Amino acid sequence: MKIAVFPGDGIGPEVTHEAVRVLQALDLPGLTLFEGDVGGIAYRRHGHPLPPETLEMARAADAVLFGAVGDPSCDGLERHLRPEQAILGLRAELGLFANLRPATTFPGLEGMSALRPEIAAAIDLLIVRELNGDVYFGDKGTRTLDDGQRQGWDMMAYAEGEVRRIAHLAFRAAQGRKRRLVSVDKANVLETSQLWRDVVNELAPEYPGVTLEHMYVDNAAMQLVREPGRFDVIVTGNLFGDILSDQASMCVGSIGLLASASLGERETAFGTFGLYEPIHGSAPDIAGQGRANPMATILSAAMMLRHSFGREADAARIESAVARALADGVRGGDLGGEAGTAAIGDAVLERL
Ligand SMILES: NC(=O)c1ccc[n+]([C@@H]2O[C@H](COP(=O)([O-])OP(=O)(O)OC[C@H]3O[C@@H](n4cnc5c(N)ncnc54)[C@H](O)[C@@H]3O)[C@@H](O)[C@H]2O)c1
Ligand SMILES: CC(C)[C@H](C(=O)O)[C@@H](O)C(=O)O
Ligand SMILES: [Mg+2]
Repeated sequence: MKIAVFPGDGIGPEVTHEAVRVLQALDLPGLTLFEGDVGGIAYRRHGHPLPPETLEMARAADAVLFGAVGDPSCDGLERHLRPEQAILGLRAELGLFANLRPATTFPGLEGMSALRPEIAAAIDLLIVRELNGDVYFGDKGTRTLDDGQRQGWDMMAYAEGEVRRIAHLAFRAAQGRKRRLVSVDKANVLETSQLWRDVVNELAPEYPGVTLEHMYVDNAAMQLVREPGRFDVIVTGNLFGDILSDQASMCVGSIGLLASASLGERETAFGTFGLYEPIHGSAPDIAGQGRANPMATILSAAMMLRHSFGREADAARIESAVARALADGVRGGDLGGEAGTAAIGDAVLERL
């Protein structure tokens, strides 16, 4: 079981450290961890946010545990050298097209939601975000118009094959859950979205047991706070999925709680190769203070054991330790509590 650990910037190293402690506590057979540089730290050490040796390390591993990248001091760099290119590069180079972002309210945490507790209590949803296409990966640039103004532009595009593979995955995910799929787009305005909707509709007959609904993204943002319990699986494009998943985190209570798995087609000896990371970023405002909540990263390690190593029991063990820590009142600053990063890690370890 070879795991490449890429801590990255800001709180990334703090939260991955706790997730690694949890993995090490499980006595996993043949567990080998190796660490690589990504993001701003990699730029400073190697001149590039995703150095070739880091990419090679990812390719040689069975799974990647990723912290976060992003460093305000790098915001002035040319785009291809910015820390965020590390995660975008890994997703593209490793063909990780499916990003699973589950959001479920933990028992006892209903009162921490930005929503009323009775509304938050019903949240149990999975956002399936397409991760290799959309406006993220289209051509982009800045040009000067005839009237002398600068114009920034980004091309949004989806090929039908890209929509088909993520839609199949989302339909299958819905089959394994409550059999309800909401496809989120902006087909009333965007051609990209109209194609998305058409392709999803073409596949629907292959999944007669799944109820499919289409929803415009503006309405979806509203429904997510009005009645989040109505959602089971949401499938959407790269940009909309990025935004809706941060929103879903506050419905559950904190961005420090939401984990993610990024999967492609590569199979290893153990399961599907994947990259696992919290949905949050490097949180420069609290970095270096030992205040970050590592639960999202610890829960990402659980998703890794499930999807990349077929170790459902170990994944469930981690998830239940996190749930019990929360039920016992262990709260980071993001949840209005006092517990620091290491103390939260300890609390999870004690409950494993
Ligand atoms: N996958 C990634 O590596 C990733 C994801 C999102 C943002 N980023 C990058 O991170 C940098 C900061 O971005 P941002 O501020 O918009 O988003 P962010 O997620 O880093 O932080 C948003 C807010 O949430 C808080 N927060 C985030 N994670 C937390 C945790 N685990 N515990 C407690 N509080 C937490 C932060 O303190 C901040 O107030 C940027 O450079 C951005 O590009 C990287
Ligand atoms: C850092 C950034 C490129 C990234 C994204 O937009 O995908 C982040 O916001 C995320 O949610 O993983
Ligand atoms: Mg994001």
